[in-house]
Amino acid sequence: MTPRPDFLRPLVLSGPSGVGKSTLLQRLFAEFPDKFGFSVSHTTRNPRPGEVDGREYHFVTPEKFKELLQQNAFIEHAQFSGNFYGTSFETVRQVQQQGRRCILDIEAQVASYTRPHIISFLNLKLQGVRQIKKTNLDPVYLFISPPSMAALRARLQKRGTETEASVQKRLATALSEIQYAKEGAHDLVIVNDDLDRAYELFRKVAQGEQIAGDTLPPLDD
Ligand SMILES: Nc1ncnc2c1ncn2[C@@H]1O[C@H](COP(=O)(O)OP(=O)(O)OP(=O)(O)O)[C@@H](O)[C@H]1O
Repeated sequence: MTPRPDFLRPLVLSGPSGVGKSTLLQRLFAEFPDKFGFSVSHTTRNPRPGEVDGREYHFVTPEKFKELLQQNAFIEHAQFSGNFYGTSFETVRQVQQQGRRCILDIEAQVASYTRPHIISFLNLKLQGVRQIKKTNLDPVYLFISPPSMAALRARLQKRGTETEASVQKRLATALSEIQYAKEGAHDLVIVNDDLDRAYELFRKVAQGEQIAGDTLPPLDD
């Protein structure tokens, strides 16, 4: 079988909190409003005011979630704060049926639960990538790396959304993510040093173009 063009393969985007994933995605969606989409996750938590079933999440009962789990409907799933969250194969297919490339943002923090359509599990991002690897989804794995740990810390502090304890936690998680990336877990790495340069590479990858990619920085600063 000839491999599918990369544009038709889902794109799994991962990288430490604060590295600039949302910034890159926002630019991409602004430039190409119709070309990309996020899959809508399932959750057993209750909808918050203003949230619409099928838009922010598919809101399901724990029984329904378990049923879907037993049917192997999920690409990946996790439990957080007593609730289940999962990404189903079907929702990825729905994005593809619209002729859009599905982007899976394997992000891992509570704050991003407010971002619609983005999968987000505290400290579970490595598990997310590992779970996806066991499926037949055949995505392109892209890792966004900071130029250094010092730069990542500065970005998290400058963003002003985290307490010092939360920054520490994110930096510790970032270290294990970068270590995992150093094992060659991803197809491609983009170092988000200069935003314009990183975005140029990102938009190429998103559009299915082949690029050489960057080298991961050392971890010793
Ligand atoms: N190349 C860059 N140089 C300097 N600052 C940047 C760069 N890219 C993004 N930033 C800034 O870094 C901060 C973190 O970016 P962003 O929120 O996009 O990260 P994220 O990876 O989506 O984080 P999270 O996973 O926690 O949502 C933001 O304040 C953003 O403006």
